Amino acid sequence: MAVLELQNITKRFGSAAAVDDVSFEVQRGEILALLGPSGCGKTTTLRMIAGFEWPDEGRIFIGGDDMELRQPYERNVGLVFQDYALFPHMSVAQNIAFGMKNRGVKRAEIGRRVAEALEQVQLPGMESRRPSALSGGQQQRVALARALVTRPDIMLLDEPLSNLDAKLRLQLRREIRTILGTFGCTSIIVTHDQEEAMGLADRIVLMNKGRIEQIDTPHALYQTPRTLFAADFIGHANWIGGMLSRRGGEAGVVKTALGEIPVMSGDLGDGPATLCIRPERLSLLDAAARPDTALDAVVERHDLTGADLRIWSRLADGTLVQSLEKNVGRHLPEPGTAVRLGFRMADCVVLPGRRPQA
Ligand SMILES: Nc1ncnc2c1ncn2[C@@H]1O[C@H](COP(=O)(O)OP(=O)(O)OP(=O)(O)O)[C@@H](O)[C@H]1O
Repeated sequence: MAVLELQNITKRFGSAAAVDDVSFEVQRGEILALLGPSGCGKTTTLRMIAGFEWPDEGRIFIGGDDMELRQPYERNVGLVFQDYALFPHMSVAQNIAFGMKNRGVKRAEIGRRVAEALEQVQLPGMESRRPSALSGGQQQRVALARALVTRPDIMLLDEPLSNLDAKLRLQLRREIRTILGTFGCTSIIVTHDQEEAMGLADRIVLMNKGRIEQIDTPHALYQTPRTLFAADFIGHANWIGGMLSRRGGEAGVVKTALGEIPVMSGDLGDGPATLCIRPERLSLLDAAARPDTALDAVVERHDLTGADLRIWSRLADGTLVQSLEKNVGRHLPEPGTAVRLGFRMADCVVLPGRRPQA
């Protein structure tokens, strides 16, 4: 059974819908990320689950119970915010114990759970420190422990890593995943950072302008985006616009300024379409290569990122495309060299509509 279910939730501020007909479920033990650009409605969605905002339409169920008349303190949720929100005058142990005291947990049990949580968030021996004597990463682990020890039905984390520097973010991201996994806690994490969502979540709810664009595993969202927005928001992509004509079954062809490109059209109908090809799926051809499709291009520049080489080339219609090659000492064509870039039909996604020129 789903631990959390949102059914057709809409929330308006004035006449504008911040969240527009949003529905999803979260299964027990699952980590779900709410991902999307600033202002897309992630935090409003989280606040409605916590009970700090009330939906104008739709229903929220936690553990099968309708939350319509439940105040925040009557919902068994754990909260972690980006600014930690620890009590500065309390020790680490007192901070962690706080929620349990309010819920009437017995004293001996509180002591046991605090010690256990400190082990699990890797802060043993720090129980009597004040938050001001901890690093940002340590403070966030205390905040996690404080929420987890109350054994919530669901943990809600709002941009939990955004106050930390890049290296610490990566380290704590892994730790949070391990800690949430250890507790087996059903969790929702709000983030605008796609790498964070991909690294932390079992599934991602991708939002745009208050609506859900796609709900999928990180892998599926990257490999098979279903909209131009999803393909654009997650990772890098090359785009070729044209008109799709179906040829029976899944086979189709997109007529472009570069010629006809054979594609797998899925269930798309005839009309404007855009091909999305990830840079690692577009490769500089050597003589033996037999791709489904090859495009003429002229190399413009290379960017070395260490293990990878990003090669920027211009297609005959003026489109700039990027391809990614492993930096394995292979001789690469100099800028100005005419090349062929190949890809397989199965590696390119056909999306409905045309992408506005960037
Ligand atoms: N209390 C409020 N009153 C009026 N408008 C609001 C209020 N809270 C949010 N909004 C608006 O609702 C929309 C969604 O906001 P929300 O904070 O949910 O987005 P978000 O995806 O979490 O963005 P961010 O990543 O910037 O926090 C925005 O247009 C925002 O300005």
